[in-house]
Amino acid sequence: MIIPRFCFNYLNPISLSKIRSNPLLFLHPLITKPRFSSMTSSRRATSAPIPAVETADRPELYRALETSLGSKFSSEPLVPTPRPLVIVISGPSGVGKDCLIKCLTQVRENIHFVVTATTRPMRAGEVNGKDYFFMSKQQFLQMIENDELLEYALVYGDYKGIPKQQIRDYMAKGYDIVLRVDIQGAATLKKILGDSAVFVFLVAESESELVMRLINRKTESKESLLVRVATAKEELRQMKNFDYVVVNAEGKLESCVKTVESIIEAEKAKVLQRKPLF
Ligand SMILES: Nc1ncnc2c1ncn2[C@@H]1O[C@H](COP(=O)(O)OP(=O)(O)OP(=O)(O)O)[C@@H](O)[C@H]1O
Repeated sequence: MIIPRFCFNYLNPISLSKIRSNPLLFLHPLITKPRFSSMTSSRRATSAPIPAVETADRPELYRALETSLGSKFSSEPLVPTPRPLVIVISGPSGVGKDCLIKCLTQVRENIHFVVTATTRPMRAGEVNGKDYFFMSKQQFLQMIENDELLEYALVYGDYKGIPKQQIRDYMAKGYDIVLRVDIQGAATLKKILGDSAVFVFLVAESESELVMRLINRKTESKESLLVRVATAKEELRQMKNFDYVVVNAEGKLESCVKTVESIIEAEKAKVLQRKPLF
């Protein structure tokens, strides 16, 4: 039997060996009583009687408990507000990163998708400043020069980069931050952000489903399709460097969004929170 350390002072006159052979002796008043009377002397303000639980009204019982313990019960939150999170969403081209983030920002409050700066041409239906900041190569190079980008890369012939200021501004307001990057970008961000961010790898349920998604999107030339599909095969090997992997199965975007939301909730419930870099 393991005997709590705090009880050792009160074991006389019943010896430790006797308790070991008969654990019920642990309940003996000579052991338990001094323990509680010691607590009484240091903490109790008065020895006010606690009314019977069955008959007392709740406020009366509450106050009696406070009086007995000699202090008021605090209404302060027991857990501080969780820190804003940085969530990095990555995965092969065409897996559904944009769709996931769009839904996530619709269903969650206080979450900001950092709009990436890019030199690629705008696709049909895209909105400047919402989907991306579309800009010329010259403008982009100026941002690099001014050290305004957290990370940038040349992707399929076009520049893409993450503006730092947006992250600072929204984190200061208490918003969680979502970053969307390709696999190479995620590797770079891992080096910069380390464990301060949560890295989520998005996959389709199969390689063939991923290819079909890209074909159906009808945004790529046959050359671009070939490059993206070939790259995706390589990229899947990088999954091991991420914190979480989430499957975005055909027609199941909603469930994929829920999984990412659960990840966010779990991260916020961690006893040891990630230390923000910003
Ligand atoms: N769960 C899903 N089921 C079926 N189709 C989907 C699903 N999720 C996304 N899609 C479709 O797959 C295509 C690719 O999605 P999306 O553009 O979001 O991918 P992406 O990962 O952001 O691609 P890229 O990296 O090339 O920008 C889109 O046509 C989208 O409508």
